[in-house]
Amino acid sequence: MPLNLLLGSYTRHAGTGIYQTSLDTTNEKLAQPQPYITAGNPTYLTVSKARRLYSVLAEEKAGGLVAYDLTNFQTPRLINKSVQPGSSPAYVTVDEARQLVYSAKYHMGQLLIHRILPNGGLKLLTTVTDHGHGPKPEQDSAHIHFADLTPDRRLVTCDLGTDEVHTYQVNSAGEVKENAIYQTAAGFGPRHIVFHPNGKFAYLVGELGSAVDVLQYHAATGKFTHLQTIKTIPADYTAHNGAAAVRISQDGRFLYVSNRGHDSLAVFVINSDSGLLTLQQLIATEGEFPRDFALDPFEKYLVCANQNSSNLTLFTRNAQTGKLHLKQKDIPCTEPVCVCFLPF
Ligand SMILES: O=C1O[C@H](COP(=O)(O)O)[C@@H](O)[C@H](O)[C@H]1O
Repeated sequence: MPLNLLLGSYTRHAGTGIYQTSLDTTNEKLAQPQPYITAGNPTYLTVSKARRLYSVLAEEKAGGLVAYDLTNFQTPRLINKSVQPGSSPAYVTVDEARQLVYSAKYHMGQLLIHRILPNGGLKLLTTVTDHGHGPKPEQDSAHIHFADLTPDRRLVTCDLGTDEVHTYQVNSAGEVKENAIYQTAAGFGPRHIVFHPNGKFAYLVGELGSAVDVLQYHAATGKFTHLQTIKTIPADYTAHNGAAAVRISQDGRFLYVSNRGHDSLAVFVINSDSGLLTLQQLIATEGEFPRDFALDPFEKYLVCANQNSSNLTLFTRNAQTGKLHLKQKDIPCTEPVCVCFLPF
């Protein structure tokens, strides 16, 4: 059965916007991506249960989100846009229970909360602006890179600029109340976080530290405590690297991180009792600057987006060992940034 995917991308050079492709699981082959929606720098995107696509959008001196109806998948229909002066977000996700959309404006250090209207369109409710900076050049100001839900439905943000992870209570009106701030080591550059299915452990990727912080998550308070820091690249690798995307397998046994620079995927085994990580595989992404990757819904495959070499790579995954195996490479796609498997 083919699995459908959407790909977000930069349109700074030859790109046209959002691409569509499919993974043929019988022949284990990813089709050549085709232009799907023309849009400016739709770098990150997500699809809701109601088949609405919410994508980052950049316009002339403005940026925000755009909503499309995918009920008829072949003919996506624009619903509305929510665009503000300044830059566009780097992350977007849907809170299905509260019918809210969270996005993170990296360059402006802002968290934005939108209401999903009955027709699937977006209405801006709340803007939270972080303040501060860190010791590295990339940390000149607050840079919120991620905003998503904790397992107990708090909101969590990662601020790469201030080395902070914030947790909030959020209500269905999109109002937030800050619960806690976790401070990483200086210069860690927290980018994205995922939670173990047991709800007790969290894995925080530090872009600037090329490392993962293993954290204990305290659901009663929204606080994190530190358990382990482990590098995502070999100790003797001294060239530039920025850790990027992080995914955890549904069984909670394996963690995957992309390395932009070392151009690899790091595969970690998770200790089921302690939550601690052991590196067990570093595999080349067969392309430059692997910005994002995703596991298919059955977790038999992994598709990786190599932004700077404009190509995708397909891996198969061994569910027992977690290890990846190269299946297909050099699949052309212009400046891909986001990989999203569709549930339909
Ligand atoms: O991961 C990264 O994301 C930021 C934000 O993306 P942008 O498209 O909003 O610029 C990017 O600036 C940074 O270079 C990159 O490492």
